Amino acid sequence: MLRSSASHLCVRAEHAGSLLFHTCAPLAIQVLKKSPASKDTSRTRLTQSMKGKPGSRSANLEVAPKSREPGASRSSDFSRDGRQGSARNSRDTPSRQHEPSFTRESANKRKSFARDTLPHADPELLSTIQKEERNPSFRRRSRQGASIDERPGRWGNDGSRYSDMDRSRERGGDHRSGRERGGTSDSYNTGRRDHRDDRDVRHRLVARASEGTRDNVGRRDYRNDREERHKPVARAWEGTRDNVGRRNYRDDKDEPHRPVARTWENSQPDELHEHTESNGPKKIRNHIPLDSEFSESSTTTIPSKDSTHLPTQFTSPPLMPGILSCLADVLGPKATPTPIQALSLKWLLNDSGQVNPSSGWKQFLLASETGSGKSIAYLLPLLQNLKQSELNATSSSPQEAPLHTAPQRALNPRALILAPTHELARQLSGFAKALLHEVKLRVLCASRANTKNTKERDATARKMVAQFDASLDSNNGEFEVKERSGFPVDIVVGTPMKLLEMVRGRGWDRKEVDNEESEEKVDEIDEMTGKPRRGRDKMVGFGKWRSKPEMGLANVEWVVVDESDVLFDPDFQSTTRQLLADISAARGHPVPFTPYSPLALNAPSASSATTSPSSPAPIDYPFNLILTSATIPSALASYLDTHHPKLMRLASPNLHHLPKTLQTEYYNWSGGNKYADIERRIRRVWAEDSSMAGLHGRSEELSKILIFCNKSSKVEVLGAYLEEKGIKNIALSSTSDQRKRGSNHHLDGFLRVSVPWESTGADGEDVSVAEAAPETEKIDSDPKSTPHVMLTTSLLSRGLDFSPSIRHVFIVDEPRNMIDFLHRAGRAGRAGERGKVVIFGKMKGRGSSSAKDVRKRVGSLVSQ
Ligand SMILES: Nc1ncnc2c1ncn2[C@@H]1O[C@H](COP(=O)(O)OP(=O)(O)OP(=O)(O)O)[C@@H](O)[C@H]1O
Repeated sequence: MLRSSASHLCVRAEHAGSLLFHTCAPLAIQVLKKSPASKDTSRTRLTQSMKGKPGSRSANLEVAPKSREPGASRSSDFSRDGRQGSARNSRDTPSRQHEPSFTRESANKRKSFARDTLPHADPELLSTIQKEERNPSFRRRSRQGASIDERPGRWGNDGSRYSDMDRSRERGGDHRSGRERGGTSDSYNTGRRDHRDDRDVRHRLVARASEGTRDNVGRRDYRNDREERHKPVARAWEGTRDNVGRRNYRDDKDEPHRPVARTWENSQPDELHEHTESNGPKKIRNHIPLDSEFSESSTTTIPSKDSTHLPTQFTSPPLMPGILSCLADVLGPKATPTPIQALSLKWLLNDSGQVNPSSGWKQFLLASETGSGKSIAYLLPLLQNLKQSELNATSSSPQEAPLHTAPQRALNPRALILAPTHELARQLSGFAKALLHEVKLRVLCASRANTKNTKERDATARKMVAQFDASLDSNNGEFEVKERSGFPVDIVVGTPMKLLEMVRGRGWDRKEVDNEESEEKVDEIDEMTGKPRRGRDKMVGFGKWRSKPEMGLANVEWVVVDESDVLFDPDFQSTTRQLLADISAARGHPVPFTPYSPLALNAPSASSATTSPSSPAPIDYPFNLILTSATIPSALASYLDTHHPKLMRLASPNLHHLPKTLQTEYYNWSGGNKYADIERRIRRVWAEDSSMAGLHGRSEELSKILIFCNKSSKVEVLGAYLEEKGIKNIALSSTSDQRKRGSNHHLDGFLRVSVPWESTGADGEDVSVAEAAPETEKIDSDPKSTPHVMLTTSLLSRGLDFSPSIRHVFIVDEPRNMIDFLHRAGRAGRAGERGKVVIFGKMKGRGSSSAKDVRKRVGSLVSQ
């Protein structure tokens, strides 16, 4: 028993720091030998007893491992032996540990200390970790852990997390952190490896980290398990009802070789792998040369002679006064069009804009760098055209002009805006409303109305949602739209799946819809509606839609596909194209719809397509189609070449570059705890803010920071670590509960708030934006009480217009590709605001080649 206790003790202590252990091990064995009651002696007690002696070697070693005594290198020897080593030690006579030869032998190995003391370098130790991971008691405790403090994974937070500190906390002992005990946070972590980021062990360690989280309780985390990756996982990208049943490929780094897993992130997945006869596909990191990620042809579509006469004001060509005044409210009276807006005004607003001769409808792609105003670029011509045609229809035959040609449906919008996430859909509908409050067009966000800070503006949408909800109470479930006096909706914004549900009826894609009636009885009650929730509708905040279709498409004349590289990527393409095909059919011009085939990725270019008899025919949709994107991956370019050869591509000169106001910085990992490095960099940002404020005599305003990780599990663990260090943050991943509320409240304080550029004060004086900003924007800037940091995955990297107070974006995991990087980095430095993207990596020494490669690629994206 004594031996096994000693052995157990040794292994535990190894994880907390081999140095500490090494010093403690002999002592532990002696103590164990002396005291029969030491069976339950924990490492905590041991270390406490060691620490009790002022100046004892263990105390020194714990805070500064690298300054240890020569003899201490025995721990590395032990470390290499791992668990067996501990057994051997306990078998060996304790006196052996004091033999001079042993000390000499260890001293000879001191040179390799740094490497040897890294647990990952020791296969035996890894097997110990594995065994412990399989230990049911470990797993049970891990699952029970609601907070990071209670999570027993020793790798939970900083590579030494479940150290004596945590154990002593449980036992009511001294639970102060290393820093509080007199050391510094840095020294506390120095020399310890961050195991979560260790490639060799990450698939186990990350899986372990996620065990303690909500959605993995009792389940194996297949996402992180290479051996199990073939198993289907019903996980949504957005974690919302739209995509339930699909795999979350975006957060899954280990799966790019699967054909179905190909996404916009890996536009040319075949190039990512080389096949070896013996081993099958082998992943090659960063194999794609930068220029092959983007389409070269995308920037050369505007004849140079045409680009010289672009409008420099929003008034030429003229916009309606109502739209113009709203635009001035939003952007300020002196705003001038950005390059992409100028192109859009010229080609889309103007009636003489390029029209497809065969169909009579326009097809455009608007492509420009992040934060360059693409939303306004397509909204202006769209809104102007809708209003104009409404006025024309009313003036030509006021009595007969029907608002709906398909009155059997509750909604018959004239324009649809598709977005990949609900968050973006909500923000876009907010944008549209801000431009419309004078011209009185009606916008409905299919992901429920915005309620955040825009109460007056979305009153119409809220009323409509209330009507929808009320309609659920009625016997027939019909949503009543009284002709002319109801709420005719002009624009509906939503994700393609959500819109398809509205068109075809909820559950159109699922068999369970037949059983809904019987399920209803046993299901729980929705707090908001007081009605039973079922299936996907169990998610709070998403309400339930009728199973009957509620939206007609016959009136649709405009379709905008925002973030089109996502919505036409292999994952989403089927849904998007299905919706477009439904619109075409509803308008009496059906177009062929072929579900996505992986071969489409390698579709031939337009020139070869025309010669191949089997190539798919170009698609002429019977409505105006506008696609937008900040990046044109080769897959999208190829898709457009094949299906939309006549589509006109409008691209800004800075496309595929970082915004000019965005600086780049490379942060070299210190070699210690990576989370501590991130914390240090955050604090440096705020220190700089404070000193700048002091310099300019301003009140201190700390900037907000957006941190992108590659995996949801890391978002959660890092968020908990920062929280523990006193940095309040919001950790948001695809599965976060906050996302299920049906509003953008979870992004409060981080998204840009649309307030009028100037508003009039009580005494008639003009009030600046800052003064007019709502209270939420001005709340105290203490990062301990107000979240100043948001952690997320690529989920929030698309299209969202973050607040200018976000001046820093941290990329803490190596970007998967430059497309992903551009979108992530582009959440700062928007609309001419200054910003900085900090890229973390190992920039020096062994293993730095991939970070250097990233640096080179990022360098080529920097605007000249
Ligand atoms: N002409 C302009 N002058 C000043 N600000 C503008 C102008 N046009 C747009 N903006 C502002 O720029 C910000 C970014 O706009 P928007 O979200 O449309 O960019 P984007 O190009 O769609 O970005 P992303 O590619 O990330 O989706 C918004 O806050 C918008 O109000």
